[in-house]
Amino acid sequence: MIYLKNLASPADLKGLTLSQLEELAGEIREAILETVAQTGGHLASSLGVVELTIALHRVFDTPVDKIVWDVGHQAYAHKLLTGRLDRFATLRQFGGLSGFPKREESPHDAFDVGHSSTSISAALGMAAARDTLGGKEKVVAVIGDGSLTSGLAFEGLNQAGHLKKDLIVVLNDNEMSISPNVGALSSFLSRKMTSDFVVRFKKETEQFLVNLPRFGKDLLNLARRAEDSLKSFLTPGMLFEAFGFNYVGPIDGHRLEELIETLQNVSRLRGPTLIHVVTKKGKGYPPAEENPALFHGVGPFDRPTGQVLGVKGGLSYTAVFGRTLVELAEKDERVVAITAAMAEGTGLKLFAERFPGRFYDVGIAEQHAVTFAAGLACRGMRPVVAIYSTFLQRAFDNVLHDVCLQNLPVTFALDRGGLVGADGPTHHGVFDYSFLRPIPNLVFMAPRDEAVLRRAMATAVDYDGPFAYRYPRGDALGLLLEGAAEPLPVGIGEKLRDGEDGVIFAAGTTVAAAMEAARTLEGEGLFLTVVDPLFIKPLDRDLIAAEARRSGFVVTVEENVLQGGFGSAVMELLAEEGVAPRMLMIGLPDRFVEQGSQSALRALYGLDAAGIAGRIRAALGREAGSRKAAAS
Ligand SMILES: Cc1ncc(C[n+]2csc(CCOP(=O)(O)OP(=O)(O)O)c2C)c(N)n1
Ligand SMILES: CC(=O)[C@@H](O)[C@H](O)COP(=O)(O)O
Ligand SMILES: [Mg+2]
Repeated sequence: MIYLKNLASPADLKGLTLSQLEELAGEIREAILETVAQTGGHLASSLGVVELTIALHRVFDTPVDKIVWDVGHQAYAHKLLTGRLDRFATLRQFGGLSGFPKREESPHDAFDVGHSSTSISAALGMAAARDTLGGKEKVVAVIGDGSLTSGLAFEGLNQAGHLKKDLIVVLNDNEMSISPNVGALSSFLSRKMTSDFVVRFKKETEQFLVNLPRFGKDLLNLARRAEDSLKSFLTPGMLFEAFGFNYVGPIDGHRLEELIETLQNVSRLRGPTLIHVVTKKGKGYPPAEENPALFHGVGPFDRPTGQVLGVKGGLSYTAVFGRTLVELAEKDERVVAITAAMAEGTGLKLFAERFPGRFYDVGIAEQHAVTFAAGLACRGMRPVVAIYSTFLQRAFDNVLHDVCLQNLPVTFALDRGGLVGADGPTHHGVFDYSFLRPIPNLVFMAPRDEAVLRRAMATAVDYDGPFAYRYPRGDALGLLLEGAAEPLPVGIGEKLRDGEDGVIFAAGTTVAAAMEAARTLEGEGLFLTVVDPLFIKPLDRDLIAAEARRSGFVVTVEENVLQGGFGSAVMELLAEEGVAPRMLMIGLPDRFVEQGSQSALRALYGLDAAGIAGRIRAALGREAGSRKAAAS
């Protein structure tokens, strides 16, 4: 490594020749591969933008100029060029570099990201502030073709065209979201082939016209005037020009010379400009080029073979969901499945193969996914929207206004509920109990294991109203799953063990840790009842009130923020019932949880068995101590 380790700041790129920059691109790919093979991460997207990132940093001067990366999963080269080489091996680890741009990590990171399609809006805001404050900096948004499918991106384009601010949008088009990109927009962008054709056609026609006797020159002039409109009619430029943007491209995103020259030219243009750059996802690492979906977000892997390491034989909750949905859809033809560009991640690939006509990938468009489902439900279908908990945050109003207000039978399969691990605060699904619980009509289940997940799914299909269930990232418990999944009675919980010193109400997959904690405490002479309420909403009022009244000491456990979550729901219920037990609420605090492995974070926040036992021990010990003090 010659160039990368000697770069003190991106400004040093200006002193390198083209061939040195090309060597630097190789070094960056090497550094990314070396680290991501060990840490896992968003490999394919980052490899695809190495030349683009070098060109951006060669032409623009961050941190004064602002580069706003969309999603930010492609920003590893940006991190390496902006002084983070020495910490790069800590990528996505607890206490290490974030997998996404983060303002507190570097002044070169202009905006915090993780969720998609925010770049144009944020960059436009920065451009507007610059003009108000009399600044001179350039503002550049870099957005992928997948992220451009979101309505939010178009809201940004719409206002940008109206405000006419100096703003550069780089469209990184690799024809891929996580899976191949879908939708009319994607087909439109791939008209770049047509544009190549236009260039060839133009050259041949000009040759022909210029050689025509007498009228040749006049015809050539006429054709040149017509050409502009023909070209814009046939190319993706037409769309962006309609939004009030100058359109430049498509250009080859792996040719540094062309990229640098184009960016330099564009940086002198006034008004909003979109540069359409064509790249290959996974560029430079054959396994990722061949299978960009697998290497989109990959775990540790063996570099020479591309074999993903540490894959265990067990089923994940996602896989159980995917298989069970196929079973349910076989029995009920009203069942249709919807994903917002996450067919792999949500386990819906199987469904898509088995029922292609009943599967919808709507692109990165969570709000649309929910309202589209509402429409399907209005006409008698049973849509299942499989969505990561964190991404449903975007569609809150659609859930409330379009589904629940009309009491429509839409099911929300909330994957990645709870702590997700290395993606960190942008992706932990730790708010859904709090934001879904207040919505009238919604039934919300939190299965404790894969067997209950299957029963939750069967219950949802039968239920005539909105229904949500949430399950975590990672392996299920490995239970034997036999026979058809049977529906459960709505709002009825289950007592799993009995004891007189207190009761633990544990939500979802925290039940396993609560049971283990109860077993540990039993060995110490403390006997706890454990109740799985099964439903976050409606809660099993009779069971919860009776157990709380009986024991006088209530513990709630949840992998959700405490604010407005499951523990709060239990507390509200007990207040309504006039029961006032001593309460210990275990959950996540009122701050964003950092990145780290799920097990490390659970231990840190006291959500594993040892943590739960420790908190109960301390609470009961203190109580025993204070009772003694009162008695003496
Ligand atoms: C709101 C939201 N929905 C879904 C995702 C998950 N996601 C992350 S990257 C990605 C694909 C992005 O495609 P594109 O913008 O074309 O970038 P590429 O990966 O091709 O570089 C998706 C669906 C997300 N981060 N945010
Ligand atoms: C960047 C992004 O939003 C996705 O790629 C996400 O990181 C996927 O998470 P999983 O690995 O849990 O599917
Ligand atoms: Mg893409």
